[in-house]
Amino acid sequence: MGVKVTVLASRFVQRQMISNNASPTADGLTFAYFSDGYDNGINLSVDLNHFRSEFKRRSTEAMVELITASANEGLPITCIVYGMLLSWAAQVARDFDIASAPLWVQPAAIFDIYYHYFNGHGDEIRKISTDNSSCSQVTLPGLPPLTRCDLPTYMLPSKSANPFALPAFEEQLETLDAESKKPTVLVNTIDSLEEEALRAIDKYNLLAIGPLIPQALLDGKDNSDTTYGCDLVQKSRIDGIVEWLDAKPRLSVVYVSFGSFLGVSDQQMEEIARGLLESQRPFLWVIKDTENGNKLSCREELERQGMIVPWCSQVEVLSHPSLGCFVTHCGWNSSLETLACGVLVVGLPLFTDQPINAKLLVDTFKIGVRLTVNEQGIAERDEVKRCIEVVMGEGEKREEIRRNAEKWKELAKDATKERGSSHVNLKAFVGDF
Ligand SMILES: O=c1ccn([C@@H]2O[C@H](COP(=O)(O)OP(=O)(O)O[C@H]3O[C@H](CO)[C@@H](O)[C@H](O)[C@H]3O)[C@@H](O)[C@H]2O)c(=O)[nH]1
Repeated sequence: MGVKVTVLASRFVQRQMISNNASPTADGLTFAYFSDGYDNGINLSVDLNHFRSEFKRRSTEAMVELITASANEGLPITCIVYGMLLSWAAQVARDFDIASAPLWVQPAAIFDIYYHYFNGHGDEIRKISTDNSSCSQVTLPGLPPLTRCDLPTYMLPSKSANPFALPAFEEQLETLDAESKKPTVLVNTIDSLEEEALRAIDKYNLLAIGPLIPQALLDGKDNSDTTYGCDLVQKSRIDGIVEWLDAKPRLSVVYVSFGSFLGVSDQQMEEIARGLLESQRPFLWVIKDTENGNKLSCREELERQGMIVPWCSQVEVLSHPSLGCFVTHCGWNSSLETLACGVLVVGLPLFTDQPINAKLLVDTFKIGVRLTVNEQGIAERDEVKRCIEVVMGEGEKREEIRRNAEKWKELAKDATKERGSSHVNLKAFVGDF
């Protein structure tokens, strides 16, 4: 499209990129960095209020500097695309009379739920959020009926609720409402996946530009091209994984991973381990260094049947022909990646948007099953084995799920091609300023 893009990120991100030898070099892409005061990253002991206020103050200063420097160089910035809930960036954009749009990296359905929470449906949502009977539902425009278990966990009155999420979303909405013309929200989704949810709010233009996955990977081409992106968590190309997958039969491997920052409890990990052993299928399991993988009582047995790694190049794994299913927490990136690779899912949603993502994957897109948990919130070993069998074993249910997965895979691939829906949407957005 010929646009020039500068990514403004924290020094911590820069450090991660350097330590992972990642230096994206795509044409027109440059990086600028600022210190948010936490150059080594944050952990659970950090005062989050202080972190947020420092991040806001210092990123604002960095944006102002960048905008001023770019204008002085004769390359004025014409639009700011800012991360989800970092709404102060829109204020900076307005001060300089520059267009802006947030990039929403969860499904449009989640944006809608938060929106309705602050626009006429708060009482209904609060009512079901405290209702433990599973049959009470709330019906919101453009969305399927939702029970308590489907709501973003930040709306539940639990101790682990994030105190920043709802206020930050409210601030995001107020920021959009202060725009002089109909605001655009860029969404990492696809028109065909979330048609109704994308149109459910008249006053905003929710524009689907996903899946935000490199086209080369969607096309099943070589993954060695690193010009487009970089590893932020840790180096993802670990020796031996692809070779191990290459040696397995087509559609035979169970892939298990729960995203980049949280993990499952020790008890849940043990149940998954036992379920995998009982399934007797080869598996690749990402157990992060922050998880207690060494506490597993059957680690040796597991390593005879499958492969355990601290991290991997997930899209490369999902697009490998030997992959059969993905036991996932249903983070939205993992959900889109699995859709785009045509892989079947066994969902074990943990928090925030994951419950509704699981609902979309299982009930709407129909590409898998969801693990049922006991009263302590644990999916037991028999249930793990049962669900793996549904998607990996023989049977009509599995065939139907596989047909659906193939359909979404094609639609995801088409969306980002030249003249595909996401490509057209992004072009229209860029053409607007
Ligand atoms: O070994 C691994 C494991 C993961 N990934 C990648 O890490 C990302 C994980 O993203 P996601 O599936 O969205 O999970 P989280 O990292 O847990 O993401 C957080 O942010 C998402 C976007 O807001 C939310 O949808 C999730 O619920 C929230 O947990 C994906 O791109 C994976 O490809 C790897 O590359 N290698």
